[in-house]
Order: sequence, then C-alpha cells, then structure tokens
Amino acid sequence: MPPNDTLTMPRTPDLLGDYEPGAFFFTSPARTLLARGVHRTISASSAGDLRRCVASALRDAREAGHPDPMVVGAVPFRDDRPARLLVPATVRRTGPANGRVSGPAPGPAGPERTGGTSTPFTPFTGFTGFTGFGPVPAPDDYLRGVEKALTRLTAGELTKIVLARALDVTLGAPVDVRRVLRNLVRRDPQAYGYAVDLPVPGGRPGTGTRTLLGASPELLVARSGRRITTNPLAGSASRHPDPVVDSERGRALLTSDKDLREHALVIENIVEALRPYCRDLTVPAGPSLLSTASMWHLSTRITGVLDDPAVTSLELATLLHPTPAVCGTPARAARRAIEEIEPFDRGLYAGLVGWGDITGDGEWVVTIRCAEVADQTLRLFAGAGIVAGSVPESELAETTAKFQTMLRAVGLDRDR
Ligand SMILES: C=C(O[C@H]1C=CC=C(C(=O)O)[C@@H]1O)C(=O)O
Repeated sequence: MPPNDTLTMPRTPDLLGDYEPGAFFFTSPARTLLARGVHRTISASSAGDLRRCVASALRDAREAGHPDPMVVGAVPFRDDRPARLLVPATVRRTGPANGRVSGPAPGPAGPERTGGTSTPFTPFTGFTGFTGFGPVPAPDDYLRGVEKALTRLTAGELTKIVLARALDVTLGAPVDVRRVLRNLVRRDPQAYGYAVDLPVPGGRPGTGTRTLLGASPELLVARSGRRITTNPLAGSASRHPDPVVDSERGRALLTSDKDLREHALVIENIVEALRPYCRDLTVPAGPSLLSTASMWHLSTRITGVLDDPAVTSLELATLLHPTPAVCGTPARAARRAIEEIEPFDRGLYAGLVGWGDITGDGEWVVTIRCAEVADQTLRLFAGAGIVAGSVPESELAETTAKFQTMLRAVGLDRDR
C-alpha cells in the first residue's frame, strides 16, 4: 500500500459520508457529530431564557430515558431572533471527519503557525454552472457603509465595528448540499465544518430543504470538564498561490499596526468577560498566525480553568457573544450601527453554532465562512473589522476573499 493511502483511508463510521440534509453535522479537530431526528425543539425569547430552556430540555430528555441528551444547532447574531437549537433523537460521534489529516497540513515555508494550517487553492470541479451573483449591498454601497463607520470611529462613538455583506448566488440546478459540505471539510481540514437544518415556513424540522453550511476557523468556546478554551481571530490577509508572496502576507499581518489593534480589542473584551469565571486564565503575550485555505488570521488561543464546574459551554458562549470579532466595541453602539448600516438581516451568520451535552461540555464556534442554502440558491456572508485607519477598499477586498471559502466549495472561484 502506498504510504499516502493512510491519509485518505476511510475511518468507520464515516459520518461526513453519512450526512444527509435535514441532519445536524459538526466537526472539530477533536470530534465529529452527526445528529438526526428531533427529540425536542428549543424555543426561547432571550439569551437568558435560552440557557434555562436548554437546561430543562436536557433534564427532561434524560428523565424521558433519552440515552444521550445533547443540544445542537445555531444561535443567531441578534438576541431578538429565534435560535435554531434542538435535542436530537440520535447522535453518532467519532473522531475528526473522514479526510482530515492529523498533524499540520503541508503549507508554504514561512512564518511559524501555531494555529491550524491549510494549503491554499485546491479547485473542485464538476458543479453545474451558475446563473447569477447578487451582492447585498452593491460593492459601492459597502464602501459608503465603511466610510460612515469611519466617521463614527473618528467621532469617538465606536472603537471598532464589523461590517458584513451578503452575496446571493443562483446555480443552474439545486445545490448538492452533501457535496458542498464535503468540499468545505476537505478543503479546510483544521476548520470547524457544520451543517444546520433550517426551518422553512410551514415545514417540519429535519426535512432538509434549507440548510446553513460553513467551515468556521474561529472557536468561540469549548468546555471539557473545568477546562475551557477560546480561540478568537481578528485581523486578516488573503492567501496567495505563490508561496513566497503568501508567506510575506502572513508575516506582514503579524506586524500590521491596524490588524494588531483590531485583534487586541477582541482579546481584551474576551479576557475581561472570562476572568470572573476562571481561576486560571492563560493568555499568550501576542497573537500568532492561523491560516485557512483562503485567509491568514491573527489568532490567540486562551485557556482557563472554571471556578464553578456548573457553568456550561453554552452559558459561556452566550456570555461572550457577540465578541468584537463579529460586532464591535462598545458592543451596544456597534450593534446599533450595524443595524443602521447593513441592509440585510444577518440571521444566523455571526452567531454561534455547535453542541452542548448534559454535563455542560460542548464546542461552540463563530458562525462565519457560511451560506444559507435553499434549492438553487445560496446566500453567503462575510464581514470585516473596521478600526481607525481602515481603508474601505481593503475591507471590501477582505470580504471578497472571505467569500472564497464557500465559493470554492461550490465550485466557483471568481472574485465578487
Ligand atoms: C466576521 C468575519 O471574520 C471575523 C473572523 C476573523 C477575522 C476577522 C477580521 O479580520 O475582520 C473577523 O473578525 C467573517 O469571516 O465574516
């Protein structure tokens, strides 16, 4: 057997291969989950209500004899929008998804990477042609939105804001959801791949006609017993197919004053939020580089030990959300400015997606590098952090680069 076969040999069970629309799929560097069926849906009207509803749904499920009560799904960016969380009927778990390569993936020589790494630009072929692209807002309007944000930054109303845009893509045939998910996971093996079944008006849960798909590089929080980990990202540069240029971009990001400030605001906010909950918080002195197939990011991996083991992963996640990596500072002013400037509803984009079990353990990642898929259409989302000194054209280019994660998984790789 050629030595490389060990890298692609199917593991059993192959949960990625078994995924069908209607199910919940989540994969992290530690594990893969495939959840099917609905034991109970969770409806809540606020974040506090959500925590209570989840805790009681898990207790009820155990009392009803459920062998493995767990909550899975996604929580939206805005706390006045409904979450998409449920206790599934069955959950299968295994190690990292089929096709993941253990250890660091090969990449160009260059800056040290302490986060995950991916090799850039592996094309996928065989998709049906597309019939249309619709950016929301139009690129010129996004530039004007960034200008508005810069005015508010100068006026001192804000220190940072994340402005996003959407991209509507129409294909010539229904989207092959299974295939797009497989491409996302294989292309970014260090990322958190996910698929969440979404409600359709009048439809039953689990029917699989609308799906949120993505591959997020950003861990909001994971809890394993008392140990917690968070890995905020902020500060970005796009990858380049030439390894020398690519490495140079990573190196430049590590010393970019604007990106380091953008990153530091996120870390300060998260550390401040976690301190009261942790007896021990380990925060690296400065960021390192993390890469996806499309992007370089500044990354800080923070670990801690919980004072109170009763605090669940979902409680921690909703405590941190929305971090300045998706919203801004001060949070309330940033949220208001986002509502005023962005001409679309973020929905589940920039929220959290993951799982939590009855012990309180779980993994929740930031819902980015994603798209809502329905029939022949996809709505992609991408945002960029704006601080004093941001250049509108660069922020537009950054969102274009972030769209590439989904576009390439669909077999499209033109800049939009
Ligand atoms: C908001 C997004 O990315 C966040 C995560 C990493 C880097 C970011 C940045 O540099 O702006 C964003 O904070 C997105 O991908 O839509």
